Amino acid sequence: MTGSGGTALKNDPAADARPGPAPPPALDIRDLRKQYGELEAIRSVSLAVADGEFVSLLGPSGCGKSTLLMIAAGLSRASGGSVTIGGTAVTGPRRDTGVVFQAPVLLPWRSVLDNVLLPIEFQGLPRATYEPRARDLLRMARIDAFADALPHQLSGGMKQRAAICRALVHEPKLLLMDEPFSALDAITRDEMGVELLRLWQAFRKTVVFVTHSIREAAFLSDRVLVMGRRPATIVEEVAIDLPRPRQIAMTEDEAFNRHVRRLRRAIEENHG
Ligand SMILES: Nc1ncnc2c1ncn2[C@@H]1O[C@H](COP(=O)(O)OP(=O)(O)OP(=O)(O)O)[C@@H](O)[C@H]1O
Repeated sequence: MTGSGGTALKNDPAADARPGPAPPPALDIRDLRKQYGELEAIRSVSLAVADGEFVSLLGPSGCGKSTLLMIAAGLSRASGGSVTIGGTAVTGPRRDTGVVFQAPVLLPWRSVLDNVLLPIEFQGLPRATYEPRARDLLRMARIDAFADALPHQLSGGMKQRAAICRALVHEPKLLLMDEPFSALDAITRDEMGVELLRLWQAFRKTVVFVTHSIREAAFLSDRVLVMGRRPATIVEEVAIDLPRPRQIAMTEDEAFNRHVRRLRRAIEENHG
């Protein structure tokens, strides 16, 4: 907790109540703009994600969600505005960020464990320090039995779990996920959502999750930001106050479906 007054003098009763400086948001995007030549992909998007929060960006195909995420990941340059992570400007890929893409992109000739350890190699970190963590992550993702297997021996869902482990191995504070489950069948997709929440609750990372699935956004998130048609803007913000931990059975509940209806309305009103 910030501002708890750990160094306060005993005879200053007001000190404990005084708020300390607020910590910078995990991700802070201000007036972000992106042009691809003549095409205006993003027009003035601003958003802030708090430490430990799970936020989804929801919008139909082509509205600019991936563009926004890739700029936050330092993999694409903005045309204007600012992006900061934990208070420092994003100027390129960063150690404190992990990215999961739509396709798991595992190197086919490397074992699952060696794929998970790729960021450690790229960043010149000591393998011996991180290998136990990689194995822990594989265990948590329930694919530890496949540590020495090659990617082609894994199902689609297992490959995506390995990609999530890889994005977490170097202990990033912020996890950026670009439609990570969209290539999976509906049943596996639901299971992966539950798995992701389990990992998230264990590590309490900040997650920004891009999706075009209304149900997925409602199930996973603390907050959903609905994006309008291109050029991207945020047209609505919906807090999802459903209890955690969340289970698939909750998607039958009226409270869940109320959120789904509200998000669907926001999409329909802004995309016609
Ligand atoms: N490298 C690029 N060069 C030119 N135009 C691009 C480029 N990348 C994306 N675009 C355009 O920018 C717009 C937004 O694309 P983006 O991929 O961000 O949307 P999206 O909402 O993530 O879509 P999807 O859900 O289909 O991935 C689209 O019109 C797309 O054609």
